[in-house]
Amino acid sequence: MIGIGKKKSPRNSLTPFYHAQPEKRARRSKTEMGGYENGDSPAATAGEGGVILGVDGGTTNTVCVCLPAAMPPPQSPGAVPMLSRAVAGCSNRNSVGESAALETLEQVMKQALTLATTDHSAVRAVCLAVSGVNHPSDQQKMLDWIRNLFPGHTKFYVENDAVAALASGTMGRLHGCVLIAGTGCIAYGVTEDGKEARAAGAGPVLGDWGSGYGIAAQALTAVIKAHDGRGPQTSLTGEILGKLQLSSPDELIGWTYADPSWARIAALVPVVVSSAEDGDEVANKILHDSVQELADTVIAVVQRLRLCGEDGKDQFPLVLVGGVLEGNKKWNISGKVVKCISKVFPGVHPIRPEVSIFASITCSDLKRSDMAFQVEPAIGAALLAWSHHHKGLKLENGN
Ligand SMILES: Nc1ncnc2c1ncn2[C@@H]1O[C@H](COP(=O)(O)OP(=O)(O)OP(=O)(O)O)[C@@H](O)[C@H]1O
Repeated sequence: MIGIGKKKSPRNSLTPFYHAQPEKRARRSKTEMGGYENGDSPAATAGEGGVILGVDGGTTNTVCVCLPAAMPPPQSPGAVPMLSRAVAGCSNRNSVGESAALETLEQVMKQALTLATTDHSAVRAVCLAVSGVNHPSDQQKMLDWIRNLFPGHTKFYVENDAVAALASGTMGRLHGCVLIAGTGCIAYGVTEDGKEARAAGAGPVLGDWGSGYGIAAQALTAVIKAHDGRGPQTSLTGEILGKLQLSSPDELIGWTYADPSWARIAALVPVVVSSAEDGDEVANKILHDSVQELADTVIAVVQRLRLCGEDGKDQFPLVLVGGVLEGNKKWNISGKVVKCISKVFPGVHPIRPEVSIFASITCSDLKRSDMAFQVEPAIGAALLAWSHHHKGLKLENGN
């Protein structure tokens, strides 16, 4: 049997991160783990080629990349070959519901396989890294679902999207901290010896104020307060009403509750950024507060894991992912977050996974060339699936 559930180093075991405090990853039974092997025979793996799928499921969109299972260990981001990349909509079950989320995941994987001119039977391993997967029961539901989609001996890993985002910045090595600030936000960290911790990521109702949703909700609140006379006047009023083609703040109430999708609200962040860049004080305050929230989220994880060493000065990687951390003309949110963190931990080493990927590969009957993409969390997910797939082969070969 291919032993993904056996001799794993604690650092590389894929477990959900639901611990309130850092805790060494315990060895678990197969069904308790993130990994799941569909079938017990070794026959389908060693040396047979095939493909690996990595899926990054977000609240705005979902990306699936397909890599050759037989590729050599990638030494740099530029050396990761990619067979195909597909994009679909939201797969956060907490935002759109479970059946819509699963449908999106199925669709995006199918599309990636079609683009790679292959099918389900070639898939050796899949890593689903999906936002909203927080608890082992979420993970188990997804594992139960996906193993019915793939025949044969495919291996499956289900993670929160933060794990793949970290791997995307560290070439598949799970060490350091990642901050995701997209529609939602979360910080997740893991130490060399496998302790892990997270902060935030509990959703907009539970205090993720540095998230895209959090920023946009504060901006909408500021518009309503200014309209009522409960808060200062702000150019956000004109900018947001203009963007939404509404004529009065009163209409914002109907607009806000017409559709519960978080991503629709969060999409207003660029309006907040441009108002701040144009000098609006209310918008500036919202962004400054959000920067502090995001920095505090990372600081909490780094402190709990002692990623910065006993004296607080050791270097550690901080991978920064998500639309809110995109660079802007003047208001650079990620730069300000890193500056805040570096006041507490001078050893922070920020990484934006943005290096070009090319693909020019031959793998069994699969060929693609001259594709250029950025390193992204979906590739991190694929690298995790790849390394577990190959570890399984090594164990099987007795190495
Ligand atoms: N240039 C920009 N500056 C700041 N924020 C931006 C910019 N462009 C997009 N955003 C914001 O980024 C957020 C979406 O980011 P992203 O697509 O990474 O999130 P997601 O995948 O939907 O979310 P999650 O990771 O929480 O599931 C939205 O809030 C959007 O308004």
